[in-house]
Amino acid sequence: MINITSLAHIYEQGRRIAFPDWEIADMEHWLLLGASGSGKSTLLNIIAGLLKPSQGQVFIHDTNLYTLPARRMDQFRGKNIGIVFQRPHLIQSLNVLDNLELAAVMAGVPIDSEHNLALLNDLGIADKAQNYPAQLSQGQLQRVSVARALVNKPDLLIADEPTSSLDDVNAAQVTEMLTTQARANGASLVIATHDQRVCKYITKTYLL
Ligand SMILES: Nc1ncnc2c1ncn2[C@@H]1O[C@H](COP(=O)(O)OP(=O)(O)OP(=O)(O)O)[C@@H](O)[C@H]1O
Repeated sequence: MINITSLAHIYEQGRRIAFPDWEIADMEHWLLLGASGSGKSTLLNIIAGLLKPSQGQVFIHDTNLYTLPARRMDQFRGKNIGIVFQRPHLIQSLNVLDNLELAAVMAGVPIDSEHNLALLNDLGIADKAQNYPAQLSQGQLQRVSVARALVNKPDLLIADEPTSSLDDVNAAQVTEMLTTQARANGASLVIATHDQRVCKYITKTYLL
């Protein structure tokens, strides 16, 4: 269960963005919708433990996120939250499998090669395990991002505009993979998007 209460953020330049309270139950799937500039990325970053809000609280299960010291926060995020960004930020000098293993190392959890290979297999890119990012297409790279977000079996999977750089076929496949993998891994899912192609897959919406 994820809870945000009385949350607001003020960037240095001044505009205050207030966020309605939100309760995300275990395994629920949500769309985060809102006009450009309404604060979707800001909210995702706050929920992901990447941006301390000016006001309010974020609870992930019993953990009040912003009471954690920085080091514990990094470990907590690595273990509990999987993040898929608009563009895949993979390490170019590491192959696909090593990119996945790095996510475990960074979170301080044991590497589970069998799980990682199973993820690549589920996402249809097992044959790319030894390839480097530069050798993959955009759609394949985004699947690697989904796999990397799931490496540590997170309770919460967050995706920020995951389909915006993809064509229709890849956008549909990546959205299906996010929902299917969230379900298979028992994770809650939040997708921020403008993309109408994503909206038909998820009914619960949080509007900014
Ligand atoms: N680092 C920053 N410093 C100052 N203002 C910022 C910063 N990041 C975002 N903002 C401002 O905060 C507001 C919300 O931005 P945010 O990126 O969260 O919106 P968004 O809904 O994700 O937009 P989009 O759909 O266009 O990506 C905008 O007015 C933006 O200009």
